[in-house]
Amino acid sequence: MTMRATVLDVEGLRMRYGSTDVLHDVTFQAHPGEVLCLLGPNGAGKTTTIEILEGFRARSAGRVEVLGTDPALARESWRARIGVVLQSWRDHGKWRVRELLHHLGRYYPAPWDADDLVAAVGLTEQAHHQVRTLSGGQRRRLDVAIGLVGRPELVFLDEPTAGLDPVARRGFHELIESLSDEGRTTALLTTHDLAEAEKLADRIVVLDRGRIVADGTAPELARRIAGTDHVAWTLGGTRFTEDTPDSTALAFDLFRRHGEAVTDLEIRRASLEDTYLSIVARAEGARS
Ligand SMILES: Nc1ncnc2c1ncn2[C@@H]1O[C@H](COP(=O)(O)OP(=O)(O)OP(=O)(O)O)[C@@H](O)[C@H]1O
Repeated sequence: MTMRATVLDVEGLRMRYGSTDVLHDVTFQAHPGEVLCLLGPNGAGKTTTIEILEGFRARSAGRVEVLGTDPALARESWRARIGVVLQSWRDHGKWRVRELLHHLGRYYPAPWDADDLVAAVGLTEQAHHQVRTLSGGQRRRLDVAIGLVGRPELVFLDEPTAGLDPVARRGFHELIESLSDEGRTTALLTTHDLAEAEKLADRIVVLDRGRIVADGTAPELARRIAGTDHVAWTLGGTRFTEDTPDSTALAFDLFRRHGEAVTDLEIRRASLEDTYLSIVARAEGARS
């Protein structure tokens, strides 16, 4: 068996604000080149987790290693290996887009070329515009560029596509996929867009009120929720529907019994949205 290096190693992480526990015993890992999506309702603890891993927030308890180092004790050389896209970035209003990326890149040993990076996030037309004149979505693209400028081994993206139009969103997905395919960049991202998580994530971790309630690939999570395929067909002029965990067997049986009399067969797999909603509903049910 080969041992894979661990980029993120979190065990028994706890966070308490005053007398309120917001993270309880959070444990997960990420490996090189993996895209890990952190999902969960508002207030679940996603940003808190990310900020602890980024070294911006001190944890209450637990073991955390990011690129082999405890972020609470990390030095500048460690920081240069990670990229950060916050929910809202500090202001660089007077800078021009390309100039800012070129300037920030100089803090890293092997930065992206500023023009290539501007093109990769779709800001070529705005390259010489001042940051304060950008639209919300253009601003978000710049945030992503700032997070990537140092060609980080690990990038944290907190709701990176909030406010992006569909074309920019697709461009972002392609960018993250190409970085992860090269195997050099590991990404931890939060999103409320379940289609995005389904598309991008190698693994999904669902956090609910500070606890991990699911961890796996999208199909693995779907399989854990029974009866998730929705099958519909027409027979003798009547429309039938059935929910089943094994739609292939059901379809086979239908054709075996009725042959070509079966028409308009439709099989809908559980989407990540179906799965996510039932995971969160179960977690809520278990608590009450
Ligand atoms: N500085 C703070 N002091 C006290 N409580 C805080 C602080 N920051 C966050 N919290 C609380 O911790 C909990 C987790 O918040 P967090 O921002 O991590 O959630 P989130 O999952 O990122 O939510 P969202 O999806 O809304 O961004 C919330 O109940 C929040 O009110």
